[in-house]
Amino acid sequence: MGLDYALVHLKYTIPPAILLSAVYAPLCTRLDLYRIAFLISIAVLSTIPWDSYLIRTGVWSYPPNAVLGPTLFDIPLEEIFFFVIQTFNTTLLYLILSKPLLHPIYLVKEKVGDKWKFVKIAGHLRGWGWVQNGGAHTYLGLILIWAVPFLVLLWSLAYQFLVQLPWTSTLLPIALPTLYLWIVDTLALRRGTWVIEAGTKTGWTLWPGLEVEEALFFFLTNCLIVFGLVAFDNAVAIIDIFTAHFPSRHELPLPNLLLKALLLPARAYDDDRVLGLQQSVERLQKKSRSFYLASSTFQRRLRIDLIFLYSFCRVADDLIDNAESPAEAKEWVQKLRKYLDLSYGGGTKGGDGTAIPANDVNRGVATMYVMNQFPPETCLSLMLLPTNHLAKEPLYELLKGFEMDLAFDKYHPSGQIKTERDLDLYGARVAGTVALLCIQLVLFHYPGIPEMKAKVLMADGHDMGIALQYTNIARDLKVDALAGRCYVPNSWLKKEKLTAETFIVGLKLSRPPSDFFLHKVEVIRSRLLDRAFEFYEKSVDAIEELPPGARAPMRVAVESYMQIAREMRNPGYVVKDGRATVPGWKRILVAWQRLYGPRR
Ligand SMILES: CC(C)=CCC/C(C)=C/CC/C(C)=C/CC/C(C)=C/[C@@H]1[C@@H](COP(=O)(O)OP(=O)(O)O)[C@]1(C)CC/C=C(\C)CC/C=C(\C)CCC=C(C)C
Repeated sequence: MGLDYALVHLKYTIPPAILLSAVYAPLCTRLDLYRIAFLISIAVLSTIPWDSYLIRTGVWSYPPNAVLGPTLFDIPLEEIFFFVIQTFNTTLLYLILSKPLLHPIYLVKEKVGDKWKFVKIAGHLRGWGWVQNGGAHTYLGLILIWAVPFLVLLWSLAYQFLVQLPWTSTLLPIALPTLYLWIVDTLALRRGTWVIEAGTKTGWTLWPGLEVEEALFFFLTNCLIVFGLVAFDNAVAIIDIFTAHFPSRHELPLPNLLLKALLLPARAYDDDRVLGLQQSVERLQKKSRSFYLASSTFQRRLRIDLIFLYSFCRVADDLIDNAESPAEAKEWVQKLRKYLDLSYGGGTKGGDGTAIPANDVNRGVATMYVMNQFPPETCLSLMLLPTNHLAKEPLYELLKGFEMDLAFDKYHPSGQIKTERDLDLYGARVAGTVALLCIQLVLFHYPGIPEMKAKVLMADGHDMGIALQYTNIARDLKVDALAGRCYVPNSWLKKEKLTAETFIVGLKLSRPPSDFFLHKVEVIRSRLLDRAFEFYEKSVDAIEELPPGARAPMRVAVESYMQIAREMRNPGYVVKDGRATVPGWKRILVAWQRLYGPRR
C-alpha cells in the first residue's frame, strides 16, 4: 500500500476542482448538475471495461507501493476517481467558458456540400490493425479503438453546431486541461506512480518523460468530454428555441429527448427564429452592456424570451427616437399600435388577468403588416415578440410613454414633464411597463406563484422599473439636452433658478460650463438619484419573492443598472462624454456578488 497516486489527486486534481467549483457555484443550475452527473456516469461506465482490460493484459500497471489497495475490476480506486475528477474539471471549465454564449444562435441549416460533414475521424480502423498485430503499437491502438468510435458518433450528431461555436468554448476547454494533465502525467510517470509496460508502447515521447500514448489519451478523453457537452448543449438549444417541435417545458431532458432533438433534421429548423435571435443578441450586446451581462444569468427559454422582449422595445424606441421628423415618429407609434392590434386580435385580457393568445390568423396578418410597413432589419424583432406570454396592456402603455417623448420640441423643451408626478408617470410608462412584461415572462416560465403574490410582485416590479428610469435620466442629462429634451420637472429647475431652456443651453455649450452651473446640474442629478433610490428601496426586497430560478438573475439585471446610479453618487465621480458608465470589471464584480445574494 502507498499514497503516491492519492497524493497526485490531493496535489493536482482536487485543487483545480475546488477552484473551478468556487468560480462556477453561483451560476450552477439544476441542468448543469444533471449534465455533470450524466457525463461522469458515461465516462466511468465506458472507461471501466477498457481500463480493466488494459490492466489485466499487462499494458499498464500500478506498483503496489503507489496505490492504496482497494480495486474495482482490478482498477485501483484512485484511477476510478481520476475518471470522475477529470470529467468534472473539464466540464466545469467548459461551463465557465461557455456561460456567456446563447447556444441557439449557433444552430444552422445543413449546407449542401458542407466540407465538415466529410471530416471523418477514421483512426479507429488504424487502431484495430495495431492491436491485432500486438507489440509496440498495442497501447496506441487500444486508445484509438476505444475513443474514436465515441468521437465519431458525437461528431456526426453535433458537428454543425460544434464548428459554429467560438474556439474559446471548444478548443480552449480541450487544450487547457490536456496541457495540465500532460504535466501531471509526466511527473507521475517519472515517479513511477503508474507504469506503461515496455513491450506495448512505441517509445515515442512528446517531451522527455511524456509518452505519446499518454499524451494522446488525455487529449482524446478531453475531446470526448467537450464533444459530449457540446452535443448536450446542441440538443438543449434545439429543444429551447424550436417550441413548435418541442412545445412542453423540459427542465431536465431525458437522454431519449436529447437524441430526438439531435436527430431533428436541420431542414426542419425555423430559420427566422434563429436569425431573429441572432439579431436580437447582437442588438442587446451593442446597446446595453448591463442587460447583456445580466441576460447570461437567465436560463434557457426565459433568457430567449427576455432577449426578444428587449429587442422589440429597443427597435420600437429607436424607430421613434431616430425618426427624421415628429410626423414620422408619430407614424411609427401608430404603426406599432396597429401591429399590436393585429397581434392581439383586438381581444381583451382573460378573466384571470392573462392575455388571450392571438390565433394563427391574427399572427399571419400581423406578420404581413410588419413585413410591408417596417424596415427589413426590424421585422424579425417585431414579429418575435412573445405575445402569447405577455398581456397587451403594458405594451400599449409603453407606446404612450414613447408618445410623451414626442411632445419635446424647441418650443416645449420640457415636453409633457412639468411636475414630479409627470416624471413618475413617464417612468411608469416607459420602464414600469417593461418591468411588468419581464415579470410576466418570469411567471410564465416558472409557474405556480399564487395570484395575490403575483400582483404584489407586479406592483413592486413596476416601482423598480421607475427606479431604473430615474437612473437613466440622471445618467443621460447631457445626452438628452443635446437632443433638445429636459426631463427634469419645472419645479426642481425653478428651485435652482433655471428653466428647461437655460438648462439645455447650459449643457449644450461647446465650451466647459461654469462651476456655478455645474454645481446646479449635480444638485439636480443627485435629486434624480435620490428619487431612483426611493423607488429602489421600496421594491428591492420583492426580488427575493420571485421564483427561485429567476431571483439571482433579476438581482443581477437590476443591480447592474443601479450600479450606474451608485457610481454617480460616489463623491468626486466625473461624468465623462456626457454619460455615466460603470467600468467593465466592476460590472462583472457586481454581477458576481449579486449572484451570491442580495445587498444587505
Ligand atoms: C436581462 C434582459 C435581457 C432584460 C431585458 C430587459 C428589457 C426588456 C429592457 C428593455 C429596454 C428598453 C430598450 C426599453 C425601451 C424603453 C426604455 C428606453 C427604457 C429604459 C431602459 C434603459 O435602457 P438603456 O439604458 O439601454 O436605454 P437608453 O440607452 O437610455 O435608450 C430603461 C431604463 C427601462 C429598463 C427597465 C427594466 C428592465 C425593468 C426592470 C425591473 C424589473 C426587471 C423588475 C424587477 C422585479 C422586482 C420584483 C422588483
